[in-house]
Amino acid sequence: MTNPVVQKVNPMLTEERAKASFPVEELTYILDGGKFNTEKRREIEELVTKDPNFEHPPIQFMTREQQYSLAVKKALLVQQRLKELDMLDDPYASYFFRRIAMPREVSPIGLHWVMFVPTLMGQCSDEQRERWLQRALNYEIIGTYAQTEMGHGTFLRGIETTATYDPSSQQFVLHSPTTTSIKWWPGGLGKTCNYAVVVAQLHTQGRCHGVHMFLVQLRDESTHRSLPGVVCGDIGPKMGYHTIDNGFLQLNSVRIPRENMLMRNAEVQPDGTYIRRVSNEKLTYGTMVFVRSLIVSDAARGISEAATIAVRYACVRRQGEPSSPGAPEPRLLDYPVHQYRLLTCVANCYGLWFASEVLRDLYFTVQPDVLEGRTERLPETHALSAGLKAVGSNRGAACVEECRRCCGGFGFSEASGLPKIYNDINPACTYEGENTVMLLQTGRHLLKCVERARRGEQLAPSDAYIRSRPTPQPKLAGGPLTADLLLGWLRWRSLSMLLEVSGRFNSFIEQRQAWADAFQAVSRRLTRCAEAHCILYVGQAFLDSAKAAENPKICGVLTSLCRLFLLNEVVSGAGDVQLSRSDLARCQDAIDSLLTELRPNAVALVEAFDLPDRMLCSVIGRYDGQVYEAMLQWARQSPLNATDVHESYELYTRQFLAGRSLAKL
Ligand SMILES: CCCCCCCC/C=C\CCCCCCCC(=O)SCCNC(=O)CCNC(=O)[C@H](O)C(C)(C)COP(=O)(O)OP(=O)(O)OC[C@H]1O[C@@H](n2cnc3c(N)ncnc32)[C@H](O)[C@@H]1OP(=O)(O)O
Ligand SMILES: Cc1cc2nc3c(=O)[nH]c(=O)nc-3n(C[C@H](O)[C@H](O)[C@H](O)COP(=O)(O)OP(=O)(O)OC[C@H]3O[C@@H](n4cnc5c(N)ncnc54)[C@H](O)[C@@H]3O)c2cc1C
Repeated sequence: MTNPVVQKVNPMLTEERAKASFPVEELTYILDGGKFNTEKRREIEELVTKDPNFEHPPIQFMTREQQYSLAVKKALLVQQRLKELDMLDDPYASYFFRRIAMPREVSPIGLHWVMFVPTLMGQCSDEQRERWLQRALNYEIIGTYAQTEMGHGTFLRGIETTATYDPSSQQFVLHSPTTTSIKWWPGGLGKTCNYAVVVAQLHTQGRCHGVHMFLVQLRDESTHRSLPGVVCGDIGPKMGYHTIDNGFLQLNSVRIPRENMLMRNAEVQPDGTYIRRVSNEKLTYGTMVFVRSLIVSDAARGISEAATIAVRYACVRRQGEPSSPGAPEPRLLDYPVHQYRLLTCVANCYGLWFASEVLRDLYFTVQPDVLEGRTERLPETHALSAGLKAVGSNRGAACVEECRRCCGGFGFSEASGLPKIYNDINPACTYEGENTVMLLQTGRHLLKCVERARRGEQLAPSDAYIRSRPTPQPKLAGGPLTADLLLGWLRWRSLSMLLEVSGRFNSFIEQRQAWADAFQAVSRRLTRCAEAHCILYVGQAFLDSAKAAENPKICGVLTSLCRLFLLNEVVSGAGDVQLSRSDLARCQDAIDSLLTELRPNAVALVEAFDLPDRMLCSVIGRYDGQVYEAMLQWARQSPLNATDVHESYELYTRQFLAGRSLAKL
């Protein structure tokens, strides 16, 4: 544990910690990807915790401007520290440094490393990489990814910004022709960045060649003033994300050199001739595939934080009728329904955690081929990253919200740290492709898989279970409800749903409906198929990771947690397909016994994530479990308490009480 040994730990938490049936530390190593990583992470956490430069009062008491300013300072300070420590080239170390220094405070330069740098890596020619990448990696320039416009987010091909090539000056003219074409949302665009990758429609020799990317300088490198023709600013306060300046950008015939078009996949020659180097034009969307895979792991991390807070709180919070006269009131964790709410969140968290690792490995296996133009596995990677991004962020937001409600009134207070986590996870349902739209992308891919299976073609590994004929429903009654059996049922469910929808789709096609119309007609059902497919992937990743654990105790507890995940999916998916009443009843009973079995490990399962207090920023989720004193201390910091009598009393209340009109004040 990186938490300092606290003098007085709440005995109720100590008692719960002692119940663990497995070595928590070893599970931490598994989650971190090895003991080496755990040690490195802890070293970094200690460095940041000891550094007074990162100390400040809770940001929740600050204005948005103060939050933004502090976030800029901390984000840049992190970069300086990483450089001093020679850790800039270590993605694991820099990730953890940022996370602990800015817990759930989205970084104003986040887009630089999440999207700007990866886009330069994936979309630049080798020559362009040399010119810009090093400057970007050294933070000599700070960039963002400006794609979405006021009028178009989802429908990327509808983007209106134009990049028109002028052969006489060998320049592109970047222009926002309408109000709806103004870039809207890009992170850090408002005030922080001086460069952007701008997505625009490429026009040359009188023809439009669709969306391409351009490197555009927005601000002067020394004065930071916006350049002529560039109008940009902050889009104003949002539901969350207060620390980042999501921005707008209007380009008024801004000229950039020809060489600033990102030319890995296509090129405009000096005379204006357009040449496409690769056949798959979707390679321009490569950065989004990458970021979608990151979002899955970020969602899992969000649940791990919320669940740590809510489970600890459930151990120390007493509420309700004592079981016998004179006995203490029950702890929240003693209620089976509370165990169910929390443990299913924990199970989702582990499932998504392991699935995000498998997805990341898939991305890094496929990416070198894609960069060389070999795109055979791109459709599978796109379908999985899109679908899992949607399922991950949907579940992430839902589980964090459930954990928040599990904390009662305190969950509504910023003191719990839970609103901050929720507001950080929630926008992931929208950005990087709105979730329903992403599920439809996965659904489209699945429909095509059925078609290919019918033609006898081979499918990618994660699609290989898809056939063109139904298979018999696995029997849940009779033998034990093993994880393998449940996973088999979920595989069957996914296939049955898909075949039904594909049958409908085909009947529309046979009635001579256009492909797009038939697709719309089944779209509602198809999103559910996409979810079922992704859940199967999560379940498989979960079970594989549980089985891979060498320590039999860890293997045991992870398998039980995985069974809880799978059973919960079977029960909630019972309406998608026909599940008999007796099968359903067996599953419900199995869930009840799993809750009893897992309860003693509830604290251990969340503490395996090894989240220090500094990361959680939660009065009610503290390691020492001393909730109430800390809550009072927190409230004392409210600026409203700076004086005994607030100025509004003199201004308004006193007048009101004296019967004077407030209208003219
Ligand atoms: C702040 C930092 C904090 C850091 C925190 C740390 C970690 C946290 C992690 C992360 C935080 C990051 C914070 C990011 C902030 C947000 C950034 C943004 O939001 S940037 C904008 C994103 N915008 C979208 O995503 C648009 C969504 N729209 C689209 O992607 C497309 O328009 C789409 C897919 C909906 C439709 O595209 P069509 O109209 O061109 O394509 P169709 O006709 O449907 O399909 C054509 C073919 O293309 C394939 N396709 C589509 N997309 C593909 C892709 N990406 N790759 C490969 N193939 C693709 C399809 O499968 C289809 O294939 P077939 O024809 O069936 O074979
Ligand atoms: C916090 C935040 C940060 C962001 N950062 C960036 C950034 O850095 N860079 C950037 O370029 N963009 C960024 N975005 C923009 C983001 O990518 C878009 O908001 C997102 O792609 C959705 O587009 P939209 O807002 O235009 O919604 P719309 O596309 O208008 O969608 C509205 C609703 O309609 C539904 N819908 C749309 N099309 C279809 C369809 N074909 N079928 C069925 N339903 C449909 C959607 O599901 C959605 O519910 C950010 C957004 C947020 C909230």
